[in-house]
Amino acid sequence: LAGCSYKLRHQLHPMWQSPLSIPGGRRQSPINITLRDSLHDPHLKPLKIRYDPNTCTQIWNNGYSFLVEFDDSTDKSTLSGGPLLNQYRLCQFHFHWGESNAVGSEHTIDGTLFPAELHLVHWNSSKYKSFEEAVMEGDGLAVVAVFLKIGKRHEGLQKLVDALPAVRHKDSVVEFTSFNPSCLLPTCLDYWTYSGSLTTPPLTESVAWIIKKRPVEVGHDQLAVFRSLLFTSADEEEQKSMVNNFRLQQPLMNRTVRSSFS
Ligand SMILES: COc1ccc(C[C@H]2SC(=O)NC2=O)c(OC)c1
Ligand SMILES: [Zn+2]
Repeated sequence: LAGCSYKLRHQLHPMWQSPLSIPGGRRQSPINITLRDSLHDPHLKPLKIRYDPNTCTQIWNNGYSFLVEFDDSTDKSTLSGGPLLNQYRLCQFHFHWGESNAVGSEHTIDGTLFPAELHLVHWNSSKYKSFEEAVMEGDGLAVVAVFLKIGKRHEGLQKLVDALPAVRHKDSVVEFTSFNPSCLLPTCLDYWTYSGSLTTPPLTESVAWIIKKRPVEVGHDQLAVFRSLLFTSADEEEQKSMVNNFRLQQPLMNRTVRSSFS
């Protein structure tokens, strides 16, 4: 009996979800950001985000989320400034969301959950030659996180929403071009930043997290299309709806969350 309950427990709560899954993991993500514990750092620079829509190439379902990928062979779509010492190249963005609007985000603000969270993933092209090399380094990655909330329809997001039925199953890929992810950023420049990790295996502690303070609004029906995706591939008999693809919050341990605003 113990065996099957272990299996069930593992499926419902995969081991890597728990904080102690990384031996000695001292900078794991996501975290809960508490306003009272974050420290305004006046030396933080404004973020410099330059995305070229022509670097957008494809969208695919990797069995955990859907990724929009970019040609990162040149410095055409980049992130710099903010807390960063180097220039980082955009390689992909993806989302995390819930089975309902009550859950979905990975980070929380004073315990507030959002229905979804966008991650724009960049790697340090000043110091490293590829994403694969950078993901192993403490200063290798920079992820800009944007919270999504339910409100008015997001016109820029609709092109993405319309492409999702084509990547319903795990491992499906379709061409996706001429999309500028800047349209998914809030107009407010304020952000928090802290040192953390990937939020899925290998959970590598290589991420400078930049969390935008303000959410962007998306339509209820737009987010519902995210939930029509499947974790499973076309040849699997059991089709499992892709929802709740978020990791639980991890201990802050010996870290300070800095804010770009007072
Ligand atoms: C082996 O390299 C990887 C593995 C997984 C992810 C995805 C994780 S990391 C994040 O911010 N959200 C996620 O779901 C990744 O993304 C940079 C890079
Ligand atoms: Zn993510």
